[in-house]
Amino acid sequence: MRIDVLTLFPEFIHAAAAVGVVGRAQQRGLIEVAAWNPRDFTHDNYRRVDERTFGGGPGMVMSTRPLTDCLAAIRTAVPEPARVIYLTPQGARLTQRRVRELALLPRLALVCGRYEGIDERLIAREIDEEISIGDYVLSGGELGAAVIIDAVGRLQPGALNDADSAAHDSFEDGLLDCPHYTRPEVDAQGDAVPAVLLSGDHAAIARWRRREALGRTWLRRPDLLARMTLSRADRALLDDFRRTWLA
Ligand SMILES: Nc1nonc1C(=O)N[C@H]1C[C@@H]1c1ccc(S(N)(=O)=O)cc1
Repeated sequence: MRIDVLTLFPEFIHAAAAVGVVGRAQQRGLIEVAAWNPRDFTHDNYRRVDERTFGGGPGMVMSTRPLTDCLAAIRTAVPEPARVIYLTPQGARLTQRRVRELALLPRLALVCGRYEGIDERLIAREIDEEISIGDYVLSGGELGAAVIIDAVGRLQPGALNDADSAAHDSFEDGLLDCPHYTRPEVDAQGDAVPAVLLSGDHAAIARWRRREALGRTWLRRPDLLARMTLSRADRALLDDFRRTWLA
């Protein structure tokens, strides 16, 4: 997969994509991340990339000409057509379901807004999809781009050493993940790891993990649970969790 990012801060994108799982995925050739600065597509002496917004009032908008020229260069950089995504608070909230869909595409182009964003006509003409990473306003879309690069990059085949760990991430099956534990078995405060995890009984461990994932989702994100149709076995596990929790 190739991801091109239009940003006034390429160094941020390169740094975010150079570490961890995504950095390793780049080294393995599983993903290629390229950053493009619209400032390199300006023609005035001041290399202006922002303009006043029509109608007066505070706030600037990113200059359209450098964005248009930068996007044209991105599109023609490689033959593969790209899905062009604009990071904005006005976009659809990013979900793991959408991340899984995006991870299957051959190429993405992420447009990072700054200031108050970009001209609406540019959105209509050039943007395929608007995505928000949350209901808050950032100083730039670069953090959103980094989120998409990481979430999509880690799902590339071969990116995770233990592919299974992606399969049981939170949201992968609509649920939050179960709790995780590591050494020591009993910590300095005397708190012990749940005995079932030390039992070697893989069926019991799987049941415990599913029960905890269902219960944790019920407690923390009932909205996710409301969207699900639970199997008879899941309903029994959740009822058991609820009985214990409410006892
Ligand atoms: N949340 C977010 N998820 O992704 N990007 C997010 C974000 O805050 N980007 C902001 C810098 C840019 C921006 C873009 C558009 C608008 S506007 N006027 O359209 O509301 C306001 C601010």
